[in-house]
Amino acid sequence: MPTRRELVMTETETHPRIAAEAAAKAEVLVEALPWLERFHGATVVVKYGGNAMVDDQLKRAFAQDMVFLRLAGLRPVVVHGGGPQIGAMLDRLGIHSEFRGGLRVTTPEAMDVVRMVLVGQVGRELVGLMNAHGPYAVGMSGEDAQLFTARRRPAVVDGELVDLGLVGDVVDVNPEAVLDIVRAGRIPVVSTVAPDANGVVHNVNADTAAAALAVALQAEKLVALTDVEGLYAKWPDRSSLIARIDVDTLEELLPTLASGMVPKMEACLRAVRGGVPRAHVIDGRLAHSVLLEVFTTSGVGTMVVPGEVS
Ligand SMILES: Nc1ncnc2c1ncn2[C@@H]1O[C@H](COP(=O)(O)OP(=O)(O)O)[C@@H](O)[C@H]1O
Ligand SMILES: CC(=O)N[C@@H](CCC(=O)OP(=O)(O)O)C(=O)O
Repeated sequence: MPTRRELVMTETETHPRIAAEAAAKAEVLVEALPWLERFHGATVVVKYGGNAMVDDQLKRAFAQDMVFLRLAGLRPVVVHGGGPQIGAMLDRLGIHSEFRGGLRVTTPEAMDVVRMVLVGQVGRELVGLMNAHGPYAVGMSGEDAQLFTARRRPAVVDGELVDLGLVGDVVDVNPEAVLDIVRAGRIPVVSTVAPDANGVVHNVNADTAAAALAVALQAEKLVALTDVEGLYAKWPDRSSLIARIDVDTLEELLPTLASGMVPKMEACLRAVRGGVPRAHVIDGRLAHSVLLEVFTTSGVGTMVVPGEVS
């Protein structure tokens, strides 16, 4: 810690190390200025998932980031995942589940568990972490105020259609309830279970739901957290990380992707094709990666853009 005397020193007297540290801190703050200006009032949909959802320190850092965005004048909207937590509860209950094409095959019995875990456990915990900072977060699910309407969807695996049971895609979004919460200065936290047109509740992949919501809200950005640095052109070759990619190139790459990256990159494609100017996949293992993405010039992870990348 600098002493009081050091703090009141004139520039010529200041110890070079202290001056350099102060300059570096000031640089970080000043680097954020154009982004604060650009994103003032902008809606940013953040898909919370991966490691950031299972490590206590990273969970708290994520909650801080959302409150930071809100206090910096942005409008964060959180859509959360919960694959690992659903898997753990299904195991505890002895209910078998498997993934096809990155999506969980969901029986009616598994659907009860998905709903219980996402709405009653993961969503509640995240709301609590944010509200440790003040009365910001309000939880809701796709069932509330007709937020999402789902339609059962199969997966395409090796060119074949596979029935996934009660798995849905979002075919309609009524964002009014989310907008009410945002206009009240609060942060919506959305769990992705959604009824179909007959009221039958479906399991919706959280990346998919986040993209649909980002389009409906005409968000400035979709930011999806995951467990890797971003999208790799030749997974698992770590030297092939993609910093920027346009939607046409991404579409060509999609068939080569595996596991959870499939719905995630499909979601980025859907968001940008739907008018969201930027979609990002960032490393949720890195504390405060959302702040680094939004408020630094270089950003982090992979950015999906509409046009060709020069
Ligand atoms: N091309 C790729 N680039 C990056 N990760 C990939 C790629 N192909 C497959 N993956 C895998 O996808 C995983 C991310 O999906 P997943 O873990 O399901 O996402 P979530 O963050 O939603 O839990 C990565 O951890 C990695 O193992
Ligand atoms: C259909 C489908 O796969 N639904 C997901 C919903 C949760 C989710 O998307 O969680 P992550 O973002 O943590 O993967 C599931 O059951 O795991």
